[in-house]
Amino acid sequence: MFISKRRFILKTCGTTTPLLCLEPLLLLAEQYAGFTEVEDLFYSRKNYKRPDLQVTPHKHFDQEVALLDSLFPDGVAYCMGAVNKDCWYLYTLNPFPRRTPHQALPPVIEEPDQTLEILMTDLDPEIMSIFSKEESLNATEATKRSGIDKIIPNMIIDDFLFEPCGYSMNGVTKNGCYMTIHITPESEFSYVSFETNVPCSSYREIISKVLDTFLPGKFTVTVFANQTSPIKDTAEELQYLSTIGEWSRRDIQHCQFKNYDLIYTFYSKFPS
Ligand SMILES: C[S@@+](CC[C@H](N)C(=O)[O-])C[C@H]1O[C@@H](n2cnc3c(N)ncnc32)[C@H](O)[C@@H]1O
Repeated sequence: MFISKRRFILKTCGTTTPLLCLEPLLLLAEQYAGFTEVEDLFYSRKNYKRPDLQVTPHKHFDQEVALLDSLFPDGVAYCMGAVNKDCWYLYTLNPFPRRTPHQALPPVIEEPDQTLEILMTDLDPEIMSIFSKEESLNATEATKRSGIDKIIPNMIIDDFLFEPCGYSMNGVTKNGCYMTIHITPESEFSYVSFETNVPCSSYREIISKVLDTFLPGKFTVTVFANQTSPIKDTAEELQYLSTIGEWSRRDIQHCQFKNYDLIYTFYSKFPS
């Protein structure tokens, strides 16, 4: 969980029900910070391997959308990628500009903002074994042995190694950027998620470092960038990356929302 002045980020796993916290969260934001409006919202997840094991309202994306629609009149739901294979669901806000025909738009004062997310499956078993109590003494050792501390240097890291296995870390920079990594090492359903909002003119190097660190069989890459982000033009570089190392691109989609451009790509070593 990351909280800043105007933003709240929550990442969960397993059979948690993050959408059920929305109503109490909105009440708390009003009560403690005086915020009565949601400027933007992003709820996203990869398709589940076993959706039947989830708890309502997370058994199906339609259920999640129905709940979100009941709270947000301007919400829109998307599925990127192949709906019968690997795909990525997104719910966001995309309201029409509210103005009369002769009224000029107010000037938009926009802070640069961007998010890179890499969701990886079928990971290298030797690397995954680092994230167990059998192989690593503690989270700090797992962070160092895996090379997580080198992906984006100078992060202040809060990491945790679960018993008997599993790993989570949150990192922040002095200027308020974040990186977060969560690892499920069990070979039957191995999964690693990586997310950061560090500003860069290209994400190529970070993507390569993440892939070299975890060696996934397949992965999705998504980049959100607004108009003032330094990544804005180079987010498109993904369009020209039909291969990254030994991974080939199987899917690419591009979306334009009210404030953000989104690019979604899916790569795998072998056809899935
Ligand atoms: C990375 S952790 C969960 C991370 C965290 N809940 C999140 O998403 O921020 C998931 C891995 O930890 C293991 N694990 C062990 N104990 C756990 C616990 N009490 N809660 C969640 N995961 C646990 C799971 O088997 C799995 O491999």
